[in-house]
Amino acid sequence: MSNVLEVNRLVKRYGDKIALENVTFSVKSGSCFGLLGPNGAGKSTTMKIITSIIEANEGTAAVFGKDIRKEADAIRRQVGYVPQDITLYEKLSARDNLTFFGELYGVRGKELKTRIDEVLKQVGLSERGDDAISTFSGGMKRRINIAAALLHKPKLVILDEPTVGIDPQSRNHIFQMIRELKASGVSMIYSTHYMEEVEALCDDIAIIDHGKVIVQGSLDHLLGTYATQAIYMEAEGLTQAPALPGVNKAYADGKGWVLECSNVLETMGGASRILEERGLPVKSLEIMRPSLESVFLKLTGTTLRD
Ligand SMILES: Nc1ncnc2c1ncn2[C@@H]1O[C@H](COP(=O)(O)OP(=O)(O)OP(=O)(O)O)[C@@H](O)[C@H]1O
Repeated sequence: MSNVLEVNRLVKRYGDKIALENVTFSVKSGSCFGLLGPNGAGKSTTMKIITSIIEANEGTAAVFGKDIRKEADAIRRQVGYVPQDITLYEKLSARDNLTFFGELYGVRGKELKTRIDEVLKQVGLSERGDDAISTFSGGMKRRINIAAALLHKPKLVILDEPTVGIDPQSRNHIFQMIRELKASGVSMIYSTHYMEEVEALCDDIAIIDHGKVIVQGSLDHLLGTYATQAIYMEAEGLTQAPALPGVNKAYADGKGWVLECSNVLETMGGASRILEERGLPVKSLEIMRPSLESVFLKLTGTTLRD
């Protein structure tokens, strides 16, 4: 699979502050790539460099094999960028806003009208096209913001924290739209500080913190390599975590116990035997799903700050 984006050793300084330090990653064609990191990690800065809104001090980036410094205009025609901030005219209708953005992207006339209908449908707002943006909820405005970036049928869509502060219904629409775009072959870069979004949507990810890429790879690979393995057990009268071989750490969680271990099946077996021997009524005995939260914790020593 070829890469739609190659980012190589990007450095960005704001005065004395280093916002990006040798950021390197690549995005495979047709994939949804998650850029995961806490506030201030450098996600927006990276996206703005890729879309030529700001310039890096050092390093290179190529979109569809084109150098961002030399072929910014050609790249812009193939890329849809959804900024974090909503940039719509409140008094104009959704349709008029989309007309404005479509023309900026060089789409005009009948084709633009058709595309506006299509993108309104894509973001689930066909019924609201003629209403003024001022009557929209925050989530709906964000969906129109996304629609604006799709009018010229970009092959790569870059979304900067598209779900921050929005209602669950809009969030579901955005998720659905991302899945549909992916199914149609569009590549995406999706930045967020919500781990569960990356787990739900992305194939590959880069975890970024303090301007550095800490790790990148497929979600499965990262979870398999770095996530903590654990089981959860809960039983009536189980007042202490049982001492079992292979358990690295045990702590109370709700009414039961989490046992972090190196071999979940072995620990499950041990836990099951102990409960049986003691004759304690079991409420729950399960393998915990590996999480990105534990990957982040293991690699940075901190939880994802908000
Ligand atoms: N124009 C600027 N001038 C000075 N510092 C900046 C500027 N833009 C960003 N920074 C700093 O660069 C660092 C990276 O910011 P960036 O916005 O890229 O992070 P982010 O991961 O997108 O976080 P957020 O979710 O808060 O937007 C932060 O410390 C930020 O304060």
